Amino acid sequence: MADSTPEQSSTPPLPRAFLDFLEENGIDPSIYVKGDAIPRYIRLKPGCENLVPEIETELGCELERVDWLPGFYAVPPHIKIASSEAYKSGKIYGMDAASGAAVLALDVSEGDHVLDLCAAPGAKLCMLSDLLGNSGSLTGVDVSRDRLAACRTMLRKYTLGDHCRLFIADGTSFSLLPLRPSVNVKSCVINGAGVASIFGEWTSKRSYKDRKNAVKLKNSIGSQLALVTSEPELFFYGKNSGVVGLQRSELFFVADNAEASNFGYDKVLVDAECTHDGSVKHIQKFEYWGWKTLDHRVLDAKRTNSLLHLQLQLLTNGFRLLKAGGTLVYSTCSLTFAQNEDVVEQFLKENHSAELQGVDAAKNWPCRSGRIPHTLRFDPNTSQTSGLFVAKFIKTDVGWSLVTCMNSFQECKRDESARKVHMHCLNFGNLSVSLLFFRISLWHC
Ligand SMILES: C[S@@+](CC[C@H](N)C(=O)[O-])C[C@H]1O[C@@H](n2cnc3c(N)ncnc32)[C@H](O)[C@@H]1O
Repeated sequence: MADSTPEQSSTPPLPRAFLDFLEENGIDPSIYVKGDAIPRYIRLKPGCENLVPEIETELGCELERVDWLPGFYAVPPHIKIASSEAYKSGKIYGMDAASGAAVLALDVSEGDHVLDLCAAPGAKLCMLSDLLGNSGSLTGVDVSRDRLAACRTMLRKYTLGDHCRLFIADGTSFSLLPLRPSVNVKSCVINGAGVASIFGEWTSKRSYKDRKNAVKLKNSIGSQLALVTSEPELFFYGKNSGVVGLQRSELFFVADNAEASNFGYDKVLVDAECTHDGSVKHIQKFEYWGWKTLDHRVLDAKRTNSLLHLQLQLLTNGFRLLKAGGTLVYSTCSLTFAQNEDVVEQFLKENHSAELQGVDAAKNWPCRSGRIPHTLRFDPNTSQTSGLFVAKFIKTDVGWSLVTCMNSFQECKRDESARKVHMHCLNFGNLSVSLLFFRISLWHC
């Protein structure tokens, strides 16, 4: 998480309603008491390792290396980093170690095309970008314009945006694939955007027409989180993001499931919106906001129900955009079963090509298993970090081919086109499955 919490800390006396909520969800209330004792974490910008003594002098404390997480250091909780020169000049990030672990669980490799579906304010996106270095591509999506603006500022501050694109969009329906140089995207006309306008280098100055449209959109949606229009808005792109030189119709090409499975992202992070109850610092903020606001922000059952629905939809769409063989990490900073294991179970029930995977590196991490084997839970007592749930999935090749074939087979029964099934199967280069379904479909149609 970005370093945006108040610098003061306290041990809040927790209200009865919140204690009941914790009990219902099997969460140990003592984590909120431990909150003041857990360290603050910083991540060093790669290449700044030799500046540790200098940063120690400036912050007035020792930077204690986190031996289970490369690039991370612990400092005492009272240390203020936001006003330091090291922070302002982009040499260090404020980021909890558990958040770093969620990013590492993705196993990003050089050249990967990565999607961060709930990207703002951007702590994980910056780490993903640092891991990719000068390779691959990074697509960040968030529904909130203001938060994504903070994300863009982060990318600029840390000079990371070169291979990155940011979209204001609803992650539950976002459908744009990475711009792989080897793939010839089909041109299509979207909302009259097919006119051959070519993207030049990014400029923060927008045309009069773009600004007018943005104002119209902002007025029509009323609130930031109410943005559910299907067309994404390109909010930023780097020189090497693949956008420069494209036509709008190529950039906004909307992928279907088969295309996503063939040419989708290698890695997808779904760091979903949640009640934030695992973040001790977030809960401590209610001391300032007033505990009354906790009722509708965390405890309100109606809001939680719609969050559960949102989390499942984000996970499902993130998985849809994943290439067969790719990896997805789902994380939340809630510790409730409902927002974590229950969402995972429902998702696995509905997605037969999804397989939960263990995180190899976690053998050395100070976390515990979730209720489902292979899932991970960080909390202040176990990990000396903020609370975080992490689940890692892969999209199995055959499973996905079969599901797509089955879907096509259903369609085939409707429109009596056996050839369609055959073509879908061939798309996957899965000849044996193709032949099998081709025979069945001929027999049925
Ligand atoms: C837990 S925060 C993400 C934190 C971020 N990954 C980071 O490391 O800084 C969840 C984000 O999800 C965004 N969000 C909520 N609903 C969304 C939706 N339907 N589509 C995309 N993003 C959404 C929120 O605006 C918020 O920025």
